[in-house]
Amino acid sequence: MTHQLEIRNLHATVGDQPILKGINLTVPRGELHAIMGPNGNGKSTLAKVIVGDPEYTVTEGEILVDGQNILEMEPDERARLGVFLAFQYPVEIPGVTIANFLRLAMQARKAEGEEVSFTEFYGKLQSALKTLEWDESIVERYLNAGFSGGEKKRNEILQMLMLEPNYIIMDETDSGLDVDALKIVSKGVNSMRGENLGGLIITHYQRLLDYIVPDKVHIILDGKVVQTGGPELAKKMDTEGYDWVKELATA
Ligand SMILES: Nc1ncnc2c1ncn2[C@@H]1O[C@H](COP(=O)(O)OP(=O)(O)OP(=O)(O)O)[C@@H](O)[C@H]1O
Repeated sequence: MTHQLEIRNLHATVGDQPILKGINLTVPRGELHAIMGPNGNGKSTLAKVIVGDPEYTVTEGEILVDGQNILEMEPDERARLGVFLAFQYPVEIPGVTIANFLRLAMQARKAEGEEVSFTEFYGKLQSALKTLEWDESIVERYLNAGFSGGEKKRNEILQMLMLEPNYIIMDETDSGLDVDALKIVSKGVNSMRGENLGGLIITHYQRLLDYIVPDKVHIILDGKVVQTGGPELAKKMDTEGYDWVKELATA
């Protein structure tokens, strides 16, 4: 079996408005690919369609995770396959502590009859908090309630470290982070890098990619991947903007 996230000719709409217009993309496990592109061109939509957000309708194409078409699967089944989205705007859940949330989320990924042991949970938690330079008291707080923007993003990485996904999709996880938080969040992601992890990193900024160096960079324009290159492509965007890509795409 090939371990990869494969997106083939993906078209998706919201209402009757087409947003994704034939995305083709393959991310083997072991690689992190950056997704860049101007505002409003379908990057977040792609992320949400991959995890099965019911607001979007897939009208054509396939999404294969390790060879399995996931389009008919519910979001929780996709999560069980190890697909994890770190949200651009993480939700607040007052009344549910981070500790309880993490435990439930870990349990949900287990096979039936298998329990998350306290030792497993606590061991992982200690190690994740250490990586994220976070005090243990944070997990007694309600999920994201009253969190600063940076704390919410750090909490997304905490979930990622605990759940050990096979594929991560990070949607502008760097937005709103100060430079220290950016380094910590990147350290969290880099600590997971290896042959078991694949993923997409949606970002507008080269500064994140200085810390999490991508294997490939894709530019999305009007719902399609119009350019793919190495890390140098992101640097070019940073200095030259998108005009040249738009010109190429319309030529
Ligand atoms: N739920 C929705 N309802 C209405 N329009 C939507 C919805 N989701 C996305 N769109 C529209 O689809 C287009 C693409 O949006 P999307 O959020 O995917 O862009 P993006 O490339 O991630 O932008 P940004 O860089 O600003 O985050 C936009 O015109 C947006 O208004």
